Amino acid sequence: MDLFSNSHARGEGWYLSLMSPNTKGANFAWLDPSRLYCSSKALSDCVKDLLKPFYNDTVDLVAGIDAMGFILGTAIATTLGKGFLAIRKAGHLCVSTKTQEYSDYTGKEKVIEVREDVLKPGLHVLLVDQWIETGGTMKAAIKLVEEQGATVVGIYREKVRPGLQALLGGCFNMAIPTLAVPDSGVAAVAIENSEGGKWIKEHYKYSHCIPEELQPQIDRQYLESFRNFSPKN
Ligand SMILES: O=P(O)(O)OC[C@H]1O[C@H](OP(=O)(O)OP(=O)(O)O)[C@H](O)[C@@H]1O
Ligand SMILES: Nc1ncnc2[nH]cnc12
Repeated sequence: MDLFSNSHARGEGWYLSLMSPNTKGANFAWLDPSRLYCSSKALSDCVKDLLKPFYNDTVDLVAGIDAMGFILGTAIATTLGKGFLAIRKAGHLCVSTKTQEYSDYTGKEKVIEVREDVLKPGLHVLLVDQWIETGGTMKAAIKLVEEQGATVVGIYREKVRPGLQALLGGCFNMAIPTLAVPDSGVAAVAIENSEGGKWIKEHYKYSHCIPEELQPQIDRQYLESFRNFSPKN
């Protein structure tokens, strides 16, 4: 028996209506996406949707962000046949780490960390989290990955190309053509159109599960499906 799935029409993003609204108030995120992972069909459709833009890309390693990013991250890694790297909230890893400070939707100052013996120049990393609200967490994870020389999509446009342009343009008056094919990127169930969310979409290849017509509800932080939400559906 698959939980929840029988009564749901299977259009684009059908499984999003399985997500639960916050019933506990302002100290918590405005919804809990994790209920959709309880249905095998919802989980596998969600993973397929997140992988769609990346099937033809080189992904060497999937990195998931503590805690809920571990779930989708490992599901994506095993689907791709790749390894999984855990980006942890600071204070748990008993090995040498690189750390990054950030603040997220709670407004609190936080730190994430990653073991320092895995990320290397040339490694193409797909970064996965459950949700991007202010983008603070994902931007911190991108920084951790890039500071160790590994690649998240967009680095060519942002960093390498302007350098090359300055060098070759300065010496030979040459224009460098746009490097079109990115290496890997960022995936989350939703990317809110906050300042940080938009920055991520502009600078990195990304995937999410939100159909275009639903994005305004995500940005208003209220889903119409909450009206009919019942823990039994
Ligand atoms: O875009 P931001 O504002 O930075 O917020 C996004 C982060 O917040 C949530 O994690 P949270 O720390 O709430 O909980 P978790 O440990 O359950 O993943 C979410 O899964 C992201 O990691
Ligand atoms: N997991 C999450 N679900 C909903 N909103 C969020 N904002 C930050 N994290 C979130």
